[in-house]
This record gives sequence, C-alpha cells and structure tokens, in this order.
Amino acid sequence: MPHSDHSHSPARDCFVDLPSFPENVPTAPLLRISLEKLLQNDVEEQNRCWKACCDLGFFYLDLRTSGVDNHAINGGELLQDADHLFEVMKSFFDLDVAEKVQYDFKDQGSYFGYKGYGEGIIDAKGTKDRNEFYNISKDDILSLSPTLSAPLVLTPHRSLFESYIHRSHAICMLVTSLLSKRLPLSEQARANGGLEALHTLTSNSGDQIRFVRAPPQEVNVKGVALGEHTDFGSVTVLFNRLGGLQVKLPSTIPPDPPTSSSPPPSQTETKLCEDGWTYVHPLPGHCIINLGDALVKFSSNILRSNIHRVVAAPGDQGSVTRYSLVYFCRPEDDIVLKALVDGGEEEEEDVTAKEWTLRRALGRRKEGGWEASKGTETRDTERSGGMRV
Ligand SMILES: O=C(O)CCC(=O)C(=O)O
Ligand SMILES: [Fe+2]
Repeated sequence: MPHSDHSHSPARDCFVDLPSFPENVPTAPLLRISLEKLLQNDVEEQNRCWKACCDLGFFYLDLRTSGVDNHAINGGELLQDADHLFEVMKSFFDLDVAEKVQYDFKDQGSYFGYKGYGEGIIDAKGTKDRNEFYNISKDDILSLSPTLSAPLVLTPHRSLFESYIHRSHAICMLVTSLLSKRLPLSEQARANGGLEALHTLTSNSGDQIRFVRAPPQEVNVKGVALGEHTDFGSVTVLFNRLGGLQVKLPSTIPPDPPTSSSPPPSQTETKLCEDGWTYVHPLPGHCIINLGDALVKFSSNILRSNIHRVVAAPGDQGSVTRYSLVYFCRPEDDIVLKALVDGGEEEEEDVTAKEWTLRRALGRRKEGGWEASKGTETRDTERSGGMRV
C-alpha cells in the first residue's frame, strides 16, 4: 500500500502573497488526517492517524471542519488564531535586536523568551544556527507561574496566546487519547488515566508557544537554519507557510518524487536531499503534527519521534523571510520519562520531563552542548534500519 494517499490540488495548496512551493524537489509523503473525521470517531481515520504516529511520527492535520467542532476543539478558530499570531510575531521580530535581547533569559537557566540569530548551535562542531526564536511559556500565560517580562508589542496579546494554547493543547489531547487507547499500556498506567492524565493543562509543564523567523540565505551559502533534532515533548503542532522543514525519512518510506524536472533543483537543494532528507510541503488549512521523545519513551519505541531540521526554503521561496509558529505540548514537569507499556525497555536513568527539556533546550545554546542536547535519535537510526518494537 503506498504510504502517501494525498492528491495534489495546486489551487488549494498555495498560500496567498507567497511564492509557491517548487515542483522540482522530492517531498515527504505525510498522511493527511482529517480533524473532522477524527471528531466523528471515524475508525478508518483513527487507524491512519495511529499508523502515521508509528511509521513516521509526522502527519498533516486538516483543520477545515464543517461544524463538527466541539467546545474545546475548533479547527477553524485555531487557524484564525494562527493567522493572527503570524502578524503578531512579525511585529515582535521587527523590533531592534537591542530590545529583543533584553528578553533572552538563558543566563537565568530558562529557555523561555528570546534566542537571537546565531545564538544556538546546529551540530557537534558548534556551527551557529540561522534563525531567531521567541518562546512563550504556557504556565506564564495561564498564570500558573510568575509573569516573565515581555515586550510591549506582545503584552496586549495575552488573551490570543491563551486561546491558541487552549486550542492547540486540545488538539494534542485528541491525538494523545487516540494513542493512549491503542498502546498496550500497563494496567497501572491505564488505571492512572493513561497518557492524557500526564498532560493536564492546569499543571506546571514546559508547554510553550514558539515563534521562529529565518531570513533568506545567500544563494550559494543556503544551508541549515535549525539543526537536526527530535522534539523533546509529547506532541507538536506546527504552522509554516514556506518550505524549508525537512524530515529524514527512514529507508522504508520513499519520498514523493518531484512533479516536474524542469528547471532542475539547484546543487544546494540536491545536496540537501541526500541521506533521506526530504522537504515537507506546507499546506494551507492544515497544521503539521509531530510526536516528540516523551511519547517514544512512554511507548517504549512503539511511537516515533522523527529527526527533522529547517534549511533554506527551496526555489523562489528562498528569497522570502520564513516564519513559523509552533506549540509544544510536554508532559507535566514532575513526570518521569519511562515506559508505561507492559514489558517496556528500561531507561538508563530516571529523568523528569522538566530536567529533560532543560537539558535538551539549553544544550543547544552553548558551545560543546551538542551531546547533552541529544534525544532519542539513536533509537530512530536503529529503527530506520527496520527495527520495530
Ligand atoms: O520551522 C519549522 O518548520 C520547524 C521548527 C521546529 O522543528 C522546531 O522549532 O522544533
Ligand atoms: Fe522541531
């Protein structure tokens, strides 16, 4: 059965006012899962979603619903919040660097707030990244922790952040509850409420909104903006509009071939598609969902947290500034990241979600921190060789 089952409809697949995604590069065959069908408890769609979570850990979620939304989950309103946040993040990134750096809290041991351009590393050699971040803490916005200082352009938008957190978290819980039902959780883990009970919105956690900006790169330099990584948490909701996100496909999943061979892709783009690296084609009306390391650990490798990175956007898209909006849903701070399934693999050490996130996030902020910032990628490499637990 082909992994990819989506049909391309060019008119629907373009974002207005942005160059279109080129047809001459291979793309990742992410399944398109319909939120509407999941909300209708469509078993076939649940099966596809489960399969995507085990095979690749990445899928598109079509948020365009026609009225089946419930109080917590509303695809159309989440899309509206995301549109609004793209505008808000531009106003933040447009501030002077001198102002933005006032909100870099790294020296206080926090990964919330601003990370300047080149202030993170993308590999073991210490190569600098090519993007800026601004991380907003869920606990701060929901008043579960002290309020961090924030620039004036952002403070009027706290209620938008709150709405976006609620709506994204609800999507993450929909996915988590589907996975919780299908995993062979131990009796104890199930009696304790399954995976959902580890992600209560009102408990302290490292959940965060992230704004990302990457400027166009020089044509002959075009390289990696955000180094290869797996996400640390449980479920990630991602909105991007320009290409540049790449996943490293396991050998069992071939990329979708380019739909046109002329003009040929640039040498840099061809090089960026070596070793299984493949572009993800952003789709309007959809978010991209991917799973993080916490779910790999809870499921003892049944679920997949795939390696990904961000490179310069391909084709004409490379001349435009790239923005993306992310929501990271993570287990509550005190939860120990260990197998919750019967007969699961033992972890080498007991690490709580809070320790894990701090170690991984801050590791990428310092030279020589690469090793400490690593996640479950090694298991990923073993699995891409065909190993399945
Ligand atoms: O910008 C993107 O498309 C992906 C960003 C990402 O992977 C991350 O922030 O963890
Ligand atoms: Fe990521």
